[in-house]
Amino acid sequence: MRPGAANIVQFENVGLRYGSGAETLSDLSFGLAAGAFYFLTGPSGAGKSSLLRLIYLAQRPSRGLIRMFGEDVVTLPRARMPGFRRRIGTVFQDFRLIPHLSAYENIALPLRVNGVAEADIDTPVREMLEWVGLSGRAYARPATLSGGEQQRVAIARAVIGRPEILVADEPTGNVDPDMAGRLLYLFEALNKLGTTILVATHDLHLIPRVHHAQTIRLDNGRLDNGRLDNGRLEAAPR
Ligand SMILES: Nc1ncnc2c1ncn2[C@@H]1O[C@H](COP(=O)(O)OP(=O)(O)OP(=O)(O)O)[C@@H](O)[C@H]1O
Repeated sequence: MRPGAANIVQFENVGLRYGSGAETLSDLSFGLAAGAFYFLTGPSGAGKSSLLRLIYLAQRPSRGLIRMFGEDVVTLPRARMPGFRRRIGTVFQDFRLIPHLSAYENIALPLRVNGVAEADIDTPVREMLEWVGLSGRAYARPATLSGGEQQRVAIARAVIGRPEILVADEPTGNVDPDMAGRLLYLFEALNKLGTTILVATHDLHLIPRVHHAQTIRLDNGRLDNGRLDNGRLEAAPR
């Protein structure tokens, strides 16, 4: 098998420059194995959010090669982007829920956008509400929910379309430590079902809580732990 072929994400010599300044990300070569759980850490400004944006296809790199699901996404035609994005779930620190929609309608949104028939929406939305422990809050608007409740709605919305990879940018940044543990538990449960998970976090206490997680550390836009962390993060082929 070609090296890296089983990886869901593969970076080869990727660099990202905003405008005409210095590179924000440099020489990134690594692969994320399908079904694995990764934490992305590093100091403020190291480039974590930028790296995630490349993976959820909100940004194209300035140089290098990125393959997702076995295909080159740097040269992907725009028309194919929505199909790829559906395979990638995203969760953010600030939840990004639609304020005038209920929890139920926020979770249903990806299905509606993807043209799922109305008759096929209620059951999966109720299953997701139950999974995140919010069946009793289905019709609450985001402003009336706590931070932890809002983040659980956001996670349900991110995964209702069964993405192959879930990318979360500081998902526990606005919740208390107990809730952070509960959110992590949801990520672990998803990971057990086969979803690849990538969580960027400042919260180093979270990392040992997922025993099988691997850590990717960025510093100043480069992989700080070389190309490999504890021998398992697969290096890109040279
Ligand atoms: N859209 C942008 N335009 C210009 N510069 C940007 C843009 N987004 C990020 N940067 C710069 O890129 C660098 C890395 O930012 P990024 O947000 O990726 O880091 P981070 O590790 O996620 O930081 P934090 O932990 O503080 O969120 C910073 O110097 C930031 O100012």
